[in-house]
Amino acid sequence: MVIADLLKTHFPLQNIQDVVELFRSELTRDGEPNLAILSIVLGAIENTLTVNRALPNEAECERTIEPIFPILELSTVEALHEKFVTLIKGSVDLSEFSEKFATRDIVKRISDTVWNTLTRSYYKDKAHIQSLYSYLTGCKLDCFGVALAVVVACQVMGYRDVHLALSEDHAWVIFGEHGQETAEVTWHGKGNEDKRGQPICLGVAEKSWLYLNGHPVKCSRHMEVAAMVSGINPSINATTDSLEMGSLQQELLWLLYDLGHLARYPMSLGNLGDLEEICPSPGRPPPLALFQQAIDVARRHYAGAHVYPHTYLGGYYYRQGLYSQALSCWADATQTIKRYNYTREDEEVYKEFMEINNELLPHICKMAAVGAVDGQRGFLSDPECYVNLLRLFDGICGWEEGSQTPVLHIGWAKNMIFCLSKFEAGVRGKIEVHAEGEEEEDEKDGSDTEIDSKPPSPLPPPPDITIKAPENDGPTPPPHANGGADEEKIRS
Ligand SMILES: CC1(C)CN=C(N2CCN(c3ncnc4sc(CC(F)F)cc34)CC2)S1
Repeated sequence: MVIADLLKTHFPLQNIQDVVELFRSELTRDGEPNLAILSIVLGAIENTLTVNRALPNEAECERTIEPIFPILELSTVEALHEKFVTLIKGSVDLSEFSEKFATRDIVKRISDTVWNTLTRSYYKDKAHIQSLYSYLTGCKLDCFGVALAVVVACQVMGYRDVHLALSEDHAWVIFGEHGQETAEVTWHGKGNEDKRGQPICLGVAEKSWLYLNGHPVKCSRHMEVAAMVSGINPSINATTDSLEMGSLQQELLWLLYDLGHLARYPMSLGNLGDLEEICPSPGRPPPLALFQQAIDVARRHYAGAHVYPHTYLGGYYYRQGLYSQALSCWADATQTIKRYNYTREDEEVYKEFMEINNELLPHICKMAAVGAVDGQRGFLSDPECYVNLLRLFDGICGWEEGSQTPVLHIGWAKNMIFCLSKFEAGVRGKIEVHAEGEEEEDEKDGSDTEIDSKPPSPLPPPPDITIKAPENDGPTPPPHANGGADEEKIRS
């Protein structure tokens, strides 16, 4: 599979704009964008800008720092591309691969080829091992990277039906004449036997967050480009990001946005919102618009089955100090997770809710109680906030109901009680709890606030509980927990 001449005209790549123009050309050309080339290019640049990067010390900061954007030659990219094509075509008997559409056997064979060329053992959560560059130069890929490599390999083999399917913490492939087949091609999490080659059965998918109840993001080739751009990791270390890499990711996401390829991809809209919060682009929609667009897309195209659009927006509001709004988003998030049964493969979203329930919420309530939260005066006397706090806890409890694995432990309960007890007694009298399907009462005089009476499963009658403020002063607030985004990072 030769590299098209059109593509070659963009090399050598010397700056961000050159890369953006290469991507624009590939995304607007006839036929499919060359996923292998684009992944190699992103991986090569990321490697130069983030891996083993010597950072200037204080003194050096005074001097101008020489430009470090790598000059990426066509020959480098061509050699790696050739290596990939040879490896893939060399590992499968071409005569068997004559059908127009992929079969489970072919997908499994290609997954085996990628799988068997990986380094025997390496740290799977390492950064910067998501691209074909990492695969071809270091034989390392993370969970997402393996799935992407399989899809890229299928493109090299000429299968236009094999596409990436993405949940909020897993990736697999769809294939067949109508894209009706599914297959695991990578592993998930720690200590879980990989299920490569197996289909994702509806029985497994329907109550599991990991498979989004059958509503994953099903990528086109252009959305597969969006996935690799979203997968860019600008981190140099735990506290510093590469300014150039972050800027390249942001530029490429706006290019994909303008071409419409983020329109069915909530998490990439969330990624772009996070980048815009750090470094706003003049003339572009604000972060809030992007986070709200992501929620809207998830509601309209994925049956509201996605959790992260709500936690993206909740984290943003939290960082902006808009705690009532953050609480409302987090309640929407738990009302979403409530539909699923918790399994041990759901750790990532469990950690999200653990941070919200056990760190962020107690911190907000503690601050509000000492009146330190001026913008949120009244938080603890606002019935809307109290309703959302109850919706949030209802969602978490609903998540546990019907699950094989418990969600809550005493730490959760203590924090829930701590937060509930911070609210003023009077606020409890201003709300009404309606169970699912209960006859709507006559229009109220507007003084009461109603809990969302449309949860998917009927609300059990509220138990008689007495709420006591804990003896101690409650949990110590988190240092800078911030709703899922990384600690304040330096961009160099
Ligand atoms: C609100 C949050 C805690 C902030 N970041 C979040 N991310 C969630 C995961 N992210 C993603 N962003 C774009 N696409 C994908 S596909 C995927 C699953 C993987 F196995 F393929 C993850 C993911 C980006 C970062 S959720």
